[in-house]
Amino acid sequence: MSSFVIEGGHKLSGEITPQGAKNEALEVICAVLLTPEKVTIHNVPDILDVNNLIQLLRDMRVKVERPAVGTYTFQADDIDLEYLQTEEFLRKSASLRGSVMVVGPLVARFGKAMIPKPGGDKIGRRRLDTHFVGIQKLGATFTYDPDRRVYEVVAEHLRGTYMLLDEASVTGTANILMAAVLAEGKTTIYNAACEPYLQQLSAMLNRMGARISGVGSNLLTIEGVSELHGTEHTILPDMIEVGSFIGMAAMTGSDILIKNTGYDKLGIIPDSFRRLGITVEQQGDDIHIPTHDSYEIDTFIDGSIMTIADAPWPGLTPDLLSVFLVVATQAVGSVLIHQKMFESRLFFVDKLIDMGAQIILCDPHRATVIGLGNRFKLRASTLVSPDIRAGIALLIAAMSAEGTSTIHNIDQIDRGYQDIDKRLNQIGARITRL
Ligand SMILES: CC(=O)N[C@H]1[C@@H](OP(=O)(O)OP(=O)(O)OC[C@H]2O[C@@H](n3ccc(=O)[nH]c3=O)[C@H](O)[C@@H]2O)O[C@H](CO)[C@@H](O)[C@@H]1O
Ligand SMILES: C=C(OP(=O)(O)O)C(=O)O
Repeated sequence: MSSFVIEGGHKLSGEITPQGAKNEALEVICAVLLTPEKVTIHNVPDILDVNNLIQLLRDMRVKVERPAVGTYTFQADDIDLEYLQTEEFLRKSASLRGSVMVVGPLVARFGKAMIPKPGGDKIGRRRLDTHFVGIQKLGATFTYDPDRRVYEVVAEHLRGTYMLLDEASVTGTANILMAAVLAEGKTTIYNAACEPYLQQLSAMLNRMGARISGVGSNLLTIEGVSELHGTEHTILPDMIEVGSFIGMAAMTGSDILIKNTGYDKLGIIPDSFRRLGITVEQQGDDIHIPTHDSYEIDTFIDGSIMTIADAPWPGLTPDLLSVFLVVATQAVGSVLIHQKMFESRLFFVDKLIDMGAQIILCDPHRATVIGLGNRFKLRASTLVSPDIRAGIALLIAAMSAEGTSTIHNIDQIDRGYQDIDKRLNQIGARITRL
């Protein structure tokens, strides 16, 4: 298992460009299974989760080519459906969360799919009910094999219907949507997730010949079609990387320019950082973070303590709360970080407390951070990355700390951040990969 050794206290300067979005890549790559024609996808990030999904598709006999860096073509004209029955398929698809989204396309096009318990971060219960119920409503049946711990999904024929999702699940909406585009008749999905990556997936499916309306809202209407065609698609910049760079710049007192951020799709992320007192300057599609000698957390209008909480889009993404939390430790003032969606994502605060941060973990979902201002530097430490976003938060903490820190289990960071050590070293960080 690799590690990072980080010499803290170095300022960053210059320009950095975010990679293509991990979570969009996982959706749109699954969508290539919906057509026998060639689909070209640009701005594909070179990260562990995405590469594992592409390999899984290759193993299913999808023809995959990489004509240029970041560009892939996929052609699913000769899928090996027998492969889905193998232990290898089950093991590989269980290793990442995104692979669950092959189910909708496979069931829609071939009438069968398998679902092992999916991987992804161990950040609390991650149920799949929304996926199951939605795809069942379209006419599929699910049979559980307790020995292999896998669900077999079968559908002779999918039929459009109305459904009200029990929660606005991101991958659940993507999965149901990809099944509904080839179902007969009209499907209406209410309480659909509507974040930018789902908007991108819907736009791509519509270019392939699907008929989805209501894109960007929580009410999607899909008129089923009998086949889909090839297309070309470009993945958005990764908003979680953009947010991580904003926080990193503020906490290390650096002046950086984040290029091509997809600003219009960042929702309330920039304003949420502004609430921590960080100057976030929009320059066209770029974001400039000037040097901060200090930053002071705002209060609510009535003077009460600021809360940064996640919510389904257009609320604040839960994937950035670990970054907000770490950045608040060096702010002036206090903030309540409320992670509503996941119940095990805040435990990494123990490590920040060891580094000298003042944090009260109120319960698994809430932590109060008492910002000490940057006059009190965090101390270097030896850390283990528990999940992808705590991992980047710990990296930011180590970059701002006095002394040399080590972070173990950095596979958890590599899962979502492309060449993060090299890219940060180019703008002044001192990170060594062991
Ligand atoms: C591969 C991928 O795209 N992963 C993302 C996706 O995961 P994923 O699609 O697995 O997450 P879901 O949207 O299904 O739900 C995430 C968690 O939030 C809870 N929940 C969800 C909706 C809701 O209205 N109320 C609620 O409490 C769920 O019970 C679950 O515990 O979306 C999550 C939520 O943005 C992100 O953290 C993940 O990075
Ligand atoms: C939780 C995340 O990923 P996954 O859903 O793949 O575990 C994430 O991207 O923050």
